[in-house]
Amino acid sequence: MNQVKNISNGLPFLKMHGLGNDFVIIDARGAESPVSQSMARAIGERHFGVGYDQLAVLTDSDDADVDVAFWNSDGSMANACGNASRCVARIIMDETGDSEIVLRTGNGLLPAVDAGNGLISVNMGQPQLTWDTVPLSKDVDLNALPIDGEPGAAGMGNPHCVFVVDDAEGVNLETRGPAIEHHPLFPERTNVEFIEIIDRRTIRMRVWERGGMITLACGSGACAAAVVAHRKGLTERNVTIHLDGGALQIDWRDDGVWMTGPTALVFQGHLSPEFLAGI
Ligand SMILES: N[C@@H](CCC[C@H](N)C(=O)O)C(=O)O
Repeated sequence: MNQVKNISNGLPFLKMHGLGNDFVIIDARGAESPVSQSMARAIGERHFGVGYDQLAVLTDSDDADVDVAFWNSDGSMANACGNASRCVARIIMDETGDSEIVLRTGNGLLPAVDAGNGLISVNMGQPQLTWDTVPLSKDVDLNALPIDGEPGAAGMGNPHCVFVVDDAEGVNLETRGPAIEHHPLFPERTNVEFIEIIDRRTIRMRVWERGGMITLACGSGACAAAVVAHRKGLTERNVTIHLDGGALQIDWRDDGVWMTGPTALVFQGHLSPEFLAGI
């Protein structure tokens, strides 16, 4: 019997990461997603649960290799998660032997390819570049929002607010991140990126993610940063972005924003019946 159909016996999961952006992945194909908001929060608890930046739940798809739903550890959901998309793509590629697959996410169909040398590329789609699609609460210039520091905004299926700063290391993410995440200009809250332009093909970035956390990397955030930096005239369309957990290649092509980077499988585990019964 598929163990996800009967979780009173426990629930298997994978722990993976992409550049230290860490994930619990539950494979619910062949069953309904067993994950509720309270379960997402409990699994995400780093002391009393497993701990993750995002939870990805795989279910059967009508038109792709797999459907994926993403949860943040505060129990909110996100339509996009770039680093977890690479991890899920790797699972499907390892399983099928295919080097090109398609994921269905809340941001639509995302093609992914094996880029060799342990790297996976995912086409994260075209950015949302109108105020109502990011979304913002009013019509303002997306390249210079009316917020101190004049950040730019872009949607990658999820909202991003990108500040260009002189010194990314010097930014106090813990105070600036939540203040912008909850700024009234962002009706669905926002992810917050601070980028330092090293040269026209290189960016240093640190991130505060919607959901209330500093993470070592954010794939959709790196895509949004590349889009905003290019639209401000600071960089080319193809850049290397250095995050706290490592580097991503971002290439804004005619068919969408491609993100290339590594994935890592850390361990396989089993949520115990006792843990699940306590949720
Ligand atoms: N780590 C992610 C982004 C996850 C979702 C984000 N916190 C949100 O709520 O939009 C990535 O790699 O893209």
